[in-house]
Amino acid sequence: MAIIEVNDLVKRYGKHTALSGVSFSVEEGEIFGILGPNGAGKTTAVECVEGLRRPDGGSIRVLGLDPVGDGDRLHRQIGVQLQQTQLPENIKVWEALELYASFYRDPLDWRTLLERWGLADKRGARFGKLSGGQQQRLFIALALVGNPRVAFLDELTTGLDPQARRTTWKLIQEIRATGVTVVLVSHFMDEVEELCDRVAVFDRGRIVAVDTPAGLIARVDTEHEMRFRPMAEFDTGLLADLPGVVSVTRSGGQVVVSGTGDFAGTVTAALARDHVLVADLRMDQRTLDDAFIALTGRPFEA
Ligand SMILES: Nc1ncnc2c1ncn2[C@@H]1O[C@H](COP(=O)(O)OP(=O)(O)OP(=O)(O)O)[C@@H](O)[C@H]1O
Repeated sequence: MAIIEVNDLVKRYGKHTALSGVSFSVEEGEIFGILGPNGAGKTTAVECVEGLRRPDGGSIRVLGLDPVGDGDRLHRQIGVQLQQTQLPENIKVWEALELYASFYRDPLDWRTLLERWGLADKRGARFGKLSGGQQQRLFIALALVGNPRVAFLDELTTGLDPQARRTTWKLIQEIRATGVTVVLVSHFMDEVEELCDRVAVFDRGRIVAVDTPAGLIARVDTEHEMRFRPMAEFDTGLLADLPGVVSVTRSGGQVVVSGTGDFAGTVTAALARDHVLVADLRMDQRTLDDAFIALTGRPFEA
């Protein structure tokens, strides 16, 4: 079931059109990514969905509600991650959580959230004294304290070190496992690839694709390589005519096959059929970066 439906959304700031005809839907229980470079319109789109901005055209339904007309009812069921400037420096961690919990009918126990997000020993600390990573985790806890059906997380792991990012990803997956739908705005390709079930790729106020990360990557049909070391001599000619294979070369003890599409699957099947055992099999992976270039003609510049 679609929990968010956006159709033909238009938003202008004066003469500047920030969104021109954006449509997407988010299914209940998924982690839906909104990916795109600076200024692509991600925040504008999400803030329209949250009811924080009024669209100039199109329609939006979130949990069956109109974010502008039914804002109060909607806000009791969604959680929104704050940006850095939106909490007073002096507020204590527990005060912020208690305040946010008071906005909701059926909030979670914020003490449990403090434990989960590694902030238990910071409950009495002032917001302004927290490290960047701790502030970030507090923002996520605040987005979840209302026990929302949909959580909107924006720049989830900005300012976190690599290990903290991984931990955060794991926690987000756990949140999804409890049935919360997550909309994740991100600049980070690896984050989107790791976490999101589907992704809307934004570019210059439009959506250029909505797909699974793997589906987006599969659209990139540029040539790429696989390499392996055969355990015994074999005739590389048997690979040359397979569908998708462009070239087969030898480099030292390695065989390098380049091709397009699913040539790797075809090559491994052919090797298995001919009982050729191989070691050190490696693929050069295509990534979401490649997909972005294929979709927009430009490299992704966050
Ligand atoms: N309040 C505003 N007034 C005027 N222009 C705005 C306003 N908010 C955003 N814009 C412009 O609208 C466009 C889309 O901005 P938006 O913040 O939605 O993009 P974004 O993809 O979220 O970018 P970022 O990743 O930098 O947050 C940009 O050109 C931006 O300069």
